[in-house]
Amino acid sequence: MVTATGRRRISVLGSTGSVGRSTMDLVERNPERFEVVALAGGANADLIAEQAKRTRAGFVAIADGAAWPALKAALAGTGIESAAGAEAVLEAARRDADWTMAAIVGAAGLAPTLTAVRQGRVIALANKESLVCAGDLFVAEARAAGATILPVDSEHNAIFQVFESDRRPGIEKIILTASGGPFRTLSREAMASKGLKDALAHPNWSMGPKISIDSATMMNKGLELIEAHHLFDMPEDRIDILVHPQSVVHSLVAYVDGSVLAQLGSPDMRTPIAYALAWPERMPTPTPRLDLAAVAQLSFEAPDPVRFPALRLAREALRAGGTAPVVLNAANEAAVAAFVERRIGFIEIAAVVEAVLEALPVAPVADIEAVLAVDRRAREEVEHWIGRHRGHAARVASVGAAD
Ligand SMILES: NC(=O)C1=CN([C@@H]2O[C@H](COP(=O)(O)OP(=O)(O)OC[C@H]3O[C@@H](n4cnc5c(N)ncnc54)[C@H](OP(=O)(O)O)[C@@H]3O)[C@@H](O)[C@H]2O)C=CC1
Ligand SMILES: CC(=O)[C@@H](O)[C@H](O)COP(=O)(O)O
Ligand SMILES: [Mn+2]
Repeated sequence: MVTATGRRRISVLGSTGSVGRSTMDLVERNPERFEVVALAGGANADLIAEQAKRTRAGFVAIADGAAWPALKAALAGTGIESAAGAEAVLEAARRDADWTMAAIVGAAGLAPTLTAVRQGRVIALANKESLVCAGDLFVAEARAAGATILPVDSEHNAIFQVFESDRRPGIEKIILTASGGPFRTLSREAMASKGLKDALAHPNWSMGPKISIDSATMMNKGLELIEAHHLFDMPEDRIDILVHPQSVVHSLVAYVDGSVLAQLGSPDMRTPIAYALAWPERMPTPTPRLDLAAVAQLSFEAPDPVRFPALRLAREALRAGGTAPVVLNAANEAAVAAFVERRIGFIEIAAVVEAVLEALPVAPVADIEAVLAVDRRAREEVEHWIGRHRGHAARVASVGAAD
């Protein structure tokens, strides 16, 4: 997995995002360890060009064709190859890397991540939505290609670290910790008046907007439940969720003898990313060191599926199987986008997801084309719901629109 110069050949899909920037920070601090084969992003031409120039990347792909002139201009005279559009992002995923970070946000990451999986190398997986909407197909493709999936999501990385130390028979359950988000202690009524700025203000983690809003609804933990089911081949009823407001214990594994093993650390994604980057070794990071005396208290509480209905919806979707998780994920993405555009209010995010899950029948998922078709259908259904509730939705959205 290394070049003649001893460097690991890596690609980063979504290099301009929150996980992507943390990955590039570690890569740029360790030029002797990593050679950058390809970078891919959505629309941020200036940043991806700077990243490419600093790391002498081989190839740069940008999804938004309108951003390509700026990218080409920024790379002029460097000899770095670039291309634009969805096919260019797939090309970045096909380039000859030993290790690929999959950090594109949402279902837009599914095709590029699967393309990387099909190369049969190592995939550091941040893009949880691809496992949520196509988990069984994804795992089967990874197995067929001989790809290794390294979980990057902090909770799943924590469980993976525990399992790498001790995956003996006798696992009783896995326990995903959840911060509870910025509205952990609020009533439904209080949440209803919260706007975008409030929802983006995660108490512990600095992350992109979509996952930050998912944390506020706790849909993030619902998506992570489904992600854990596929990554660790664990049935839904053996995956617990535990609210832990400090985000220091990143997750736990309980064994049949009563032992519980956990991974702890400061809430900084560079630690799980570094674990994946250096795997099967470890590498140093600038993550602030955990000072438990300063943290002073670690607290835990049961989640509340009444105030946070997304938790219940995700469990029901996982139990229903087939297209239900596809619908859950796509409806959630579309509802979060509508909330960002101030077309619906905060508590309507879960309401519209529930309505779309009820409206669309559950069917088996045969292939990726079927996943993409159901994804499109669920997004249309969200628009129909918003259309039917336009007057009410706009009034609710306007309550939180002042921020
Ligand atoms: N942020 C975090 O700490 C964590 C994130 N995750 C997961 O990691 C993934 C990324 O999250 P995060 O980094 O926060 O998200 P961001 O919104 O910060 O970044 C998203 C990235 O995806 C790129 N992108 C968007 N659409 C496309 C597209 N069609 N083709 C190619 N690239 C595209 C963006 O490009 P551009 O900006 O140039 O438009 C950007 O690089 C998500 O699935 C999230 O759930 C998991 C655990 C923690
Ligand atoms: C960093 C990370 O992995 C996020 O998924 C984080 O866990 C979000 O926090 P919540 O626990 O609030 O969803
Ligand atoms: Mn997480």
